[in-house]
Amino acid sequence: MAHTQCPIVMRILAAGIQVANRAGSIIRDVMSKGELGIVEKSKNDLQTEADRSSQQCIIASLTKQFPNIKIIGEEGQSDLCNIPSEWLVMEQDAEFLKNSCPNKYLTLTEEQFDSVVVWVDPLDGTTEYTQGFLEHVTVLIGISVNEEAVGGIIHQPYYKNGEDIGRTIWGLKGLGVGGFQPIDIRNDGQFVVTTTRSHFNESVKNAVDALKPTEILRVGGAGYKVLQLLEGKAHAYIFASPGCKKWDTCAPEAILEAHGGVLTDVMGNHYSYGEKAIHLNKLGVIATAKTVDHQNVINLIPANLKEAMTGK
Ligand SMILES: Nc1ncnc2c1ncn2[C@@H]1O[C@H](COP(=O)(O)O)[C@@H](O)[C@H]1OP(=O)(O)O
Ligand SMILES: [Mg+2]
Ligand SMILES: [Mg+2]
Ligand SMILES: [Mg+2]
Repeated sequence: MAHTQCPIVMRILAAGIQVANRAGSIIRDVMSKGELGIVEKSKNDLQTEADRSSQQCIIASLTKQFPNIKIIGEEGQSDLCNIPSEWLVMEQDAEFLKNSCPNKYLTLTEEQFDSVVVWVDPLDGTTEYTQGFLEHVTVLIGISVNEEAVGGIIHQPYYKNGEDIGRTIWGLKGLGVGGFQPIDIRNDGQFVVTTTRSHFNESVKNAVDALKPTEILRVGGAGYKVLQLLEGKAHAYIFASPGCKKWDTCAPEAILEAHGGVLTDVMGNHYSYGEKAIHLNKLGVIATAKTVDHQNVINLIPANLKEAMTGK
């Protein structure tokens, strides 16, 4: 069904939910066949057949449904001519479309479509995927409007729920979150920090230590770490280093903030997600759960570390 009467932001999210599910099954198929086709894009930066195929599926499907929308994927330009027909997803999630569109996005007309950018990370947590930490793997589809991350999808292809595998979480600022049950972590003297397991360095360590955490969860992927915040497992996500890109943070930021959390750089500023945005999140990622004072966490990040990162 085309649902052309619904506002564009709602339609992109509804299409994204369906296509992320399909991408997740492609990721599982590649793993079960066992031929990962690993390419080292640069040091500490891998790509597999699952990243490539998932990206083709997502970009081809969304391009077909939304030919006027700018879509930017991690794995660059994909050959969309020869993709299997079963990778083309044209459905939009009917359940999601039962929600009312926040007023803010009701008036986005066809002429304003150049203010909308879709950021696609076809497989977040590639290192963990190749090492068998499959629960850390996610598919991320984020939507920005006027440079702000407003909506997103985090799909976990290996999430187990009884007999079912996979789950899809969505969020839209002004509407809220869905696809899971958020849990708000308590402030009871504990302070749990989640951080990188595969891109750890001195700068990340100094920032984490400055928060005096009572526990450190080292897990893979920006999507999975934001899920730790949304499900009450960690108070803050700390990555005081360049490395993450706009496709890593657009969807997680939008979903986290749709639930009342915050995601910024180490200075406490939001990134811009416009079409011309620099891909690298040069000033790192600091995210906090709804119940945590974000500015307080920013204030605790050492000044010398901030100076080293900003060059000021
Ligand atoms: N130095 C880096 N080089 C490439 N990608 C990085 C780097 N640091 C972080 N990322 C991306 O950000 C995600 C979160 O990082 P981390 O798990 O280290 O906290 C990674 O899974 C990776 O996304 P991807 O797996 O999609 O390439
Ligand atoms: Mg990558
Ligand atoms: Mg990523
Ligand atoms: Mg990726």
